[in-house]
Amino acid sequence: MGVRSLGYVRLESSDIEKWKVFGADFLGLMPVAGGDPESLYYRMDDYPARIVVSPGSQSGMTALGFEVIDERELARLVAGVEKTGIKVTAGTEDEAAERRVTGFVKFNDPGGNPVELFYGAILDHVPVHTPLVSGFLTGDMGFGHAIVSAEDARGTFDFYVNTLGFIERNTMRSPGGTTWFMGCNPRHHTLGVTPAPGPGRLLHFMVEGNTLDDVGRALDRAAKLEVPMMHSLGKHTNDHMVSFYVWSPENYAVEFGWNGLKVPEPVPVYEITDGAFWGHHFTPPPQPAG
Ligand SMILES: Cc1ccc(O)c(O)c1CC[C@@H]1C(=O)CC[C@]2(C)C(=O)CC[C@@H]12
Ligand SMILES: [Fe+2]
Repeated sequence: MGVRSLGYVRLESSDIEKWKVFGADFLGLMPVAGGDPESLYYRMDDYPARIVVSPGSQSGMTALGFEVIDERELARLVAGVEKTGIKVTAGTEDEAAERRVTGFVKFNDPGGNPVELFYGAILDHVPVHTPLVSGFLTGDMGFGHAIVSAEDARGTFDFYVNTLGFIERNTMRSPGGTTWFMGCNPRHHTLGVTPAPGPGRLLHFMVEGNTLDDVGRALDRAAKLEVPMMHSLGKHTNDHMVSFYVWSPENYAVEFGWNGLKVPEPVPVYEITDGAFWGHHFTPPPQPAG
């Protein structure tokens, strides 16, 4: 069975004021109150906050939260993770309450990326309100996807497949090595691992709007709010998503997309030889991460 979806990401930012504009005014997420008055909590649907941003110097990801179906499945996966020699820590009651989940554990993947496995989301029944976006595509496909780095991308990919139950979708070769894309639900990819030196870090996460207009309007907001572009509008060759990427306040990226391919049944793996059918032209970050 394994991981079912990407449930949430937890981030740390040294510029919370900038993130307020980025999260609510650009991305169009719904700001809500949460357990920590200093942190930003953003809803996309009836799940607890999908994106949590806390003040801190790390300026990156502090957890990639994957959902599993229940407590039994969590215990089974934990046993598998421990068997690989990775140390797993149980989340405390207070930490679970702040995440609004019934139970969770944390550990670092073989590349050093902080991962949490949780079950039992505590749903919010106040209707989600995102006036800037017609809606975010979530449901059984989770909130989107993330691409992370690892020095040994192949070894880290093997861990996600063999221990956490992901399935391989496709690869892409670059001068730096091979990037591995994996799925765990109908969303084409929920996770990608790309080789890069140093401890594992977040390269980008993706949110998906329900309509092309959501992407177009997000592009307009990026221009108006002077959110820096990373990749112009383009269409991916693996999941056929139409998307663009911006630099976050911390110089990882956020992809805003629409119309990603659904893969309800496993299909043969394949290699792509370019990232985009068209578009996705790159612009470097405007300034060092702040
Ligand atoms: C190529 C591709 C297909 C689908 C996606 O959702 C997607 O984000 C990408 C690009 C992924 C990835 C990246 O984000 C950083 C630069 C990367 C690592 C490469 O050098 C190859 C793939 C690129
Ligand atoms: Fe992506």
